[in-house]
Amino acid sequence: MPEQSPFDLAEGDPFGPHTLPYGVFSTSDAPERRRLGVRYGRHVLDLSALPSALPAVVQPSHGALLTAPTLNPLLAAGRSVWQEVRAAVRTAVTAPEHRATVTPLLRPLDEVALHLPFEVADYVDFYSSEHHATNVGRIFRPNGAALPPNWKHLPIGYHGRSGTVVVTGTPVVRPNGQRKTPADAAPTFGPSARLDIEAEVGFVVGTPSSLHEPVGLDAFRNHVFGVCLVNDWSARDIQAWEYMPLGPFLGKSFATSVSAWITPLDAFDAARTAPPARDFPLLPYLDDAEVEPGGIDIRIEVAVNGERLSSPPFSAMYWTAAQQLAHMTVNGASLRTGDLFASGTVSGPEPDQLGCLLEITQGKGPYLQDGDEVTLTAWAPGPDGTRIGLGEVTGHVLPAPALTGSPQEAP
Ligand SMILES: O=C(O)/C=C/C(=O)CC(=O)CC(=O)O
Ligand SMILES: [Ca+2]
Ligand SMILES: [Mg+2]
Repeated sequence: MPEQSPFDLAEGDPFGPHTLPYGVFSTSDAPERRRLGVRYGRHVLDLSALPSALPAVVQPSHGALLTAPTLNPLLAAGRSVWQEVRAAVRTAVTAPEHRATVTPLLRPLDEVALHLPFEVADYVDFYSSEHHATNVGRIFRPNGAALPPNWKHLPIGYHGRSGTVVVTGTPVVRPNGQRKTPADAAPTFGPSARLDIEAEVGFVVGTPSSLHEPVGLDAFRNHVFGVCLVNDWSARDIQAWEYMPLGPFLGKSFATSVSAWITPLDAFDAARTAPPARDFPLLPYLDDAEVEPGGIDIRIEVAVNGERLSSPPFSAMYWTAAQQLAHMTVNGASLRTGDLFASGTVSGPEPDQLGCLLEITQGKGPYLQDGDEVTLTAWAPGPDGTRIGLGEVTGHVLPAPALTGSPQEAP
């Protein structure tokens, strides 16, 4: 059988010319040399080689952005550059006259190592699925209202730990910590017995903003470069004991996994959809009735050890990413290149649309076992019946570090 050309994509391949997500890769002959790449089908286009290979297609001023070892310089370059580079990449992979030149720049995906594609600046996690928030409220606070009184007036969030954001494939070590159930007389210290996942969609900030200058809903596209998949690993026993009154802390900060591919926001134009009807009038800075539809029809699939567990629909999110960004900056807080903000757990109304084990098992478990492997995948509808793939985010669970030394001996 003749070897298949990297340009001949399988029917329905979600990594066609409408997707073109960015990542960072290295090869075994030069493992230290990190390079930018764009996924095309089952191959990675070596972007670092593109400026010299196709000088007529790549603008000279973009050379330094494409030969950097992370996406950050490209992220910082701003929307018009993002559009120019994307157009150049699309020409490189689709124009027949460039095939001979581009072929040696395409590496089979299974021959490269993928790395965290950008330096994560600040990390924020929201709580924007009404279905998730209602379900979790009932489990964590059975005697109170499921949704707090502020929930439909602002997108609730918290600032997380950017230094522990890891790329897909990185093992996740079960955290040790302090926990106490209502039945316990005193807290104990040890490995989390309720390790969970949270299926989320992440947004990567490119263009920074100035201190004291809120980013309005209509400026969303000028600041957000692209979209990734996120698994916000959560230790429910540690979380449930520690979180009142300041919110998630050590129950979440040990690891957050992201996909290796950042898909440009423009790839989701055909998947834009109106968010659910609002139950209360919103303050002007959050009122999105007159702006472009802020929802995105991304369909996530959660699998544990290769078995499909659920299919959370991102289109059901109450708060949109544009509203989250507007809220995050309305107090004058500035954005930095590489900021990551995640949607919050994505859950839909149906039993097979829940984004975490806490909800799926109604708080009873079982949770993750050592050795379990969790994989999130997702796609969105693209133009003309095509699919936009988001890559995957995978991680397997390693046992907690042995308890030695003093913490567990605390009074
Ligand atoms: O309702 C709570 O007390 C906590 C909920 C969470 O787990 C916080 C979180 O990470 C938000 C989310 O992913 O939706
Ligand atoms: Ca979360
Ligand atoms: Mg986390």
